[in-house]
Amino acid sequence: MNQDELKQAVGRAALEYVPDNCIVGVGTGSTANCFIDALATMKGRIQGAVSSSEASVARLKSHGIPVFELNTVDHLPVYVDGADEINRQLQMIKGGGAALTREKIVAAVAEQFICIADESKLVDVLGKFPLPVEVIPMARSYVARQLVKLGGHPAYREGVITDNGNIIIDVHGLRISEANKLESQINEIVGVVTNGLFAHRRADVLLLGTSKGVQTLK
Ligand SMILES: O=C[C@H](O)[C@H](O)[C@H](O)COP(=O)(O)O
Repeated sequence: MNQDELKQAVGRAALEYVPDNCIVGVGTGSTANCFIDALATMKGRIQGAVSSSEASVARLKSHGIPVFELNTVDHLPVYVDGADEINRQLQMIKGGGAALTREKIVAAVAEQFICIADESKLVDVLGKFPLPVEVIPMARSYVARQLVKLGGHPAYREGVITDNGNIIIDVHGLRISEANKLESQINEIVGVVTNGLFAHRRADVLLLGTSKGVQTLK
């Protein structure tokens, strides 16, 4: 199976975690899109979805799946989303598609986080994928200097403005052995909106697409 087929397989597998008559939290990216396409087969059995990005909203609506504003929803049984990297503790790096802030918000509300990924995303140590950090534009240079002090090599993601009107700094050169600690350290930098480390709120289940089929890690 090629990478797209692996993503489609985990997108379909995630349907097992979507209860009937629920509102489901939906992430952003190519793997999340496979889940959205699979979710369309449950259209009559779910109330609808809450999304983490304008892009996912558009895809949900293209399938005729009702989209709810998060503030109108007080219960999300499940959030399904991809990752740029995930380790065996189910801690993740996310934000490759600049949707990290809204993803973290919806994931915080959801009872269960189901991560769906192809096998290329599973790593022993997080950090080979540059860590995205969403930053208030006026703080870009100051935040970059603070990230250097934490051992990173920050790079401004030119030409990208998030759904929240902020910019992204990608932090290269990290080997993240204490993900919870680093997530907190970056969050404390004035001007940082969100960082793409999902360690405090890691996944509860990983559905990993492999050449031997979909593996479930918990
Ligand atoms: O900002 C984007 C999200 O964090 C995505 O979940 C992540 O980038 C993975 O995307 P893909 O499934 O396209 O590899």
